[in-house]
Amino acid sequence: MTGTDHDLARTLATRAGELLLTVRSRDFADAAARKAAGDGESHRWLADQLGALRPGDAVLSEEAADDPARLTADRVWIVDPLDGTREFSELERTDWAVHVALWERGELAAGAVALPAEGTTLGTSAVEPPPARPDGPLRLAVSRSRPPALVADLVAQLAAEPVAMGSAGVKAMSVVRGATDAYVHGGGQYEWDSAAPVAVARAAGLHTSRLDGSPLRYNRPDPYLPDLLVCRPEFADQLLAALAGDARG
Ligand SMILES: Nc1ncnc2c1ncn2[C@@H]1O[C@H](COP(=O)(O)O)[C@@H](OP(=O)(O)O)[C@H]1O
Ligand SMILES: [Mg+2]
Repeated sequence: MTGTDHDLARTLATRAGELLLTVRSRDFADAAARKAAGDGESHRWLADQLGALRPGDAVLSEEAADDPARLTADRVWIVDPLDGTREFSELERTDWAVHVALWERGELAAGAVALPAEGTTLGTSAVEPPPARPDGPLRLAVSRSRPPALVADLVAQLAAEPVAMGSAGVKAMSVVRGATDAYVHGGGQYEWDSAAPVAVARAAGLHTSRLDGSPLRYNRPDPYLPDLLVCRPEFADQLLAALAGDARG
């Protein structure tokens, strides 16, 4: 596995996703055991691959202790080995993902989001802007298990349509693929939940920011990154204005 960082992100996310499909099909005592196996086995495979293929780079993963070496590294892979862990454990669901991103000297440089249950990976190596949207209300991708109150306010304010689904990567990719117009999240998240989705969304020409419009920053000492907006660029001003009104109210 050689090639560009874009290619590597895509290949690693895709192959970790294939591994997760085999893990998921095994018998487990309960959902918690299936989730733990998915998180752990995908993480170990990704960490081994990155260690072998990019030995000089640091790694920030949801499933490993934070290594402070990343704070002085030029290149850091930010990975969520299994995003949408809850949905992974519900065997009929397809809304879970693998996130692999590369941060390089201050910015996201490459990324890929695998959607293994759909057999698809979207990556910065080749991603199209979303197709033309149909007429109708603004469609907002929102967490199915932890919908933030601010999204309910936005739905009321903008007469928008909430579309519930699991996984930050799946929600961001729904905007990239044109199934929704925006992904709005608040109330808690970490860098690995959004790094790869944001890299891919940017490559597709979408708006990405914090809910107050400020830039999303990665490889910070504290990886807590609690909110984000990913949307079609033509809706960014309207959504940010509505969100600012919501914060005042
Ligand atoms: N309030 C919160 N605090 C911390 N993490 C959150 C969160 N809301 C969502 N997340 C994380 O964001 C990802 C997508 O969540 P959701 O499907 O609810 O939108 C999940 O990642 P994991 O599945 O990797 O744990 C979840 O843990
Ligand atoms: Mg996650």
